[in-house]
Amino acid sequence: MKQTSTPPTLIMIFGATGDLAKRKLYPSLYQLYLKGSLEKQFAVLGIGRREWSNQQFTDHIRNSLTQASDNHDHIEAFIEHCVYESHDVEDSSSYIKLKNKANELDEKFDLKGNRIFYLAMAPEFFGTITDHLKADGLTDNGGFCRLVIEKPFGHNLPSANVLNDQIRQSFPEESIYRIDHYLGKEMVQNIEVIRFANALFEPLWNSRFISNIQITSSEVLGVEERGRYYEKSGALRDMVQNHMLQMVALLAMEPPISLSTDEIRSEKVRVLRALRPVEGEEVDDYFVRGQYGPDHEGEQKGYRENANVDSDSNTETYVAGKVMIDNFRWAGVPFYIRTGKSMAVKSTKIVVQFKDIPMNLYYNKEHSLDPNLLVIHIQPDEGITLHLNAKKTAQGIDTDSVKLSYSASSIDGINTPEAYEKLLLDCILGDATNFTHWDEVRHSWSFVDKISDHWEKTKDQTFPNYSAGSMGPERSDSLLEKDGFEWWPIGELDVEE
Ligand SMILES: NC(=O)C1=CN([C@@H]2O[C@H](COP(=O)(O)OP(=O)(O)OC[C@H]3O[C@@H](n4cnc5c(N)ncnc54)[C@H](OP(=O)(O)O)[C@@H]3O)[C@@H](O)[C@H]2O)C=CC1
Ligand SMILES: O=C1O[C@H](COP(=O)(O)O)[C@@H](O)[C@H](O)[C@H]1O
Repeated sequence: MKQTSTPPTLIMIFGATGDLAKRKLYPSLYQLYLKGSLEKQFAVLGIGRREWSNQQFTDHIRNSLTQASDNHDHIEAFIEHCVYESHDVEDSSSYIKLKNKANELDEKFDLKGNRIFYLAMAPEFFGTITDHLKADGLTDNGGFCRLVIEKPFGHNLPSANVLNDQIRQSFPEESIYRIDHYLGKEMVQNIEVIRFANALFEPLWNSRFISNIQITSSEVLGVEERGRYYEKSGALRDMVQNHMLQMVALLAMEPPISLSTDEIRSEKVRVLRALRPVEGEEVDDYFVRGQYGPDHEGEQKGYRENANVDSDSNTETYVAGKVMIDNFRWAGVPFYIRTGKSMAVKSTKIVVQFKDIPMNLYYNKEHSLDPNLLVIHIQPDEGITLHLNAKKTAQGIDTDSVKLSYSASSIDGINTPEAYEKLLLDCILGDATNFTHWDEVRHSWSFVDKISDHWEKTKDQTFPNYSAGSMGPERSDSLLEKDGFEWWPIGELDVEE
């Protein structure tokens, strides 16, 4: 069944031979093709440095789609729309060849000059590519021109500023689609709907009724082959600057006056502007860093044993933090965030903990009332659970904790699309709502830079301070304990339990 009709589009993927393109981009485009969102008028121009023939490129895509999709029936038809061009992005003389190839495809598939330039490459190339796209006339083709940029967007605020200034010379802000793939996740998109489409929650969504919010994004995988990138990044830049702060912004923003891209973005920006800055020694009161060592059984290796990682590395693979939002709605409510590699479970969950009721009528020595929780299950399970207290089904007035659950992932026939699929479709349709505006990026960097500045100055002598396969360093528990809270055990909060 046709999903959404899209305008004719040429998608030029820079980095077409890379990991991201193979694992995410081709499978997502193929899904859009299977659903009818991409029809006859589209083409993919893959660009890589290696000297591949078209045949090698299409074999590569075939391989990617065969692994990623259960439906192999339309792979050959999809591949007919894919063409490869070997091109070194640093070679200024070869952009003209690229332009000619793009024009050929425009004509062959009747693409009306519409182009998406997807930069699935290391960020140091972004500026060079955008300069050339403009200077050599690839952006001047009579249709729309959109630029999709992968993370990381800079390494800190100054470098992000330089990068932004450079790409803005060639593309206006409204044509720049900065990807944060968490914004394409079904349940991250659902945060807004849960909040703004239910009379139940919004009146309680403030410091009078919420005691704290916990956001966990834990991964089982370690850093593996990505040591070179990760040594420069660490968990703070890799996950907190973007995905974690985006979730904070969606949870904390004011209701926008409409669902337009600009209104939603400006509400998110206001939250990011209200983040309480923490710097210098103060960072240690608000943030905890960790690095995984080998597990006790010696089955999982420690971070420092990965290729391209310094044997004395000070890079954090885990971050927990208390984020305060200094505005009227959230005064005094901690947003605790934690994320890490090589942890016990792969899970992203948000736990909204409501304040205790003013007086407990049901209290007895054996049983105190549990707080109400709203749990938003982002992944791997998708859904929401509301934890309430109800009467025990027996005599007396004892209470029991019960859960009302909605599991989006267990509804027959619903297979929520991969985040990249949704984001690619949004970009083709020209909807930038789920992409990050420069103002969001810059405020996030400004918050994160103060923390990384402190960490870079002070080597953590306790590293490695958590075992692979655990839930992170003990110090992250103290972060909550000193406020009278504890991390909810996310492994025990599954939606279908
Ligand atoms: N992989 C992932 O899961 C994720 C990746 N990202 C981001 O996406 C981007 C790409 O990542 P990934 O695919 O993993 O990287 P890879 O290292 O797998 O791929 C890099 C790509 O860049 C191409 N390339 C490098 N130098 C040149 C050059 N001078 N001219 C033309 N092409 C060149 C390579 O071509 P060739 O091999 O032919 O030289 C290859 O296609 C990065 O910014 C990364 O941070 C973001 C989120 C997740
Ligand atoms: O952006 C990134 O995200 C992944 C985690 O994504 P998820 O969708 O699996 O939660 C992380 O592994 C990677 O280091 C980071 O660059």
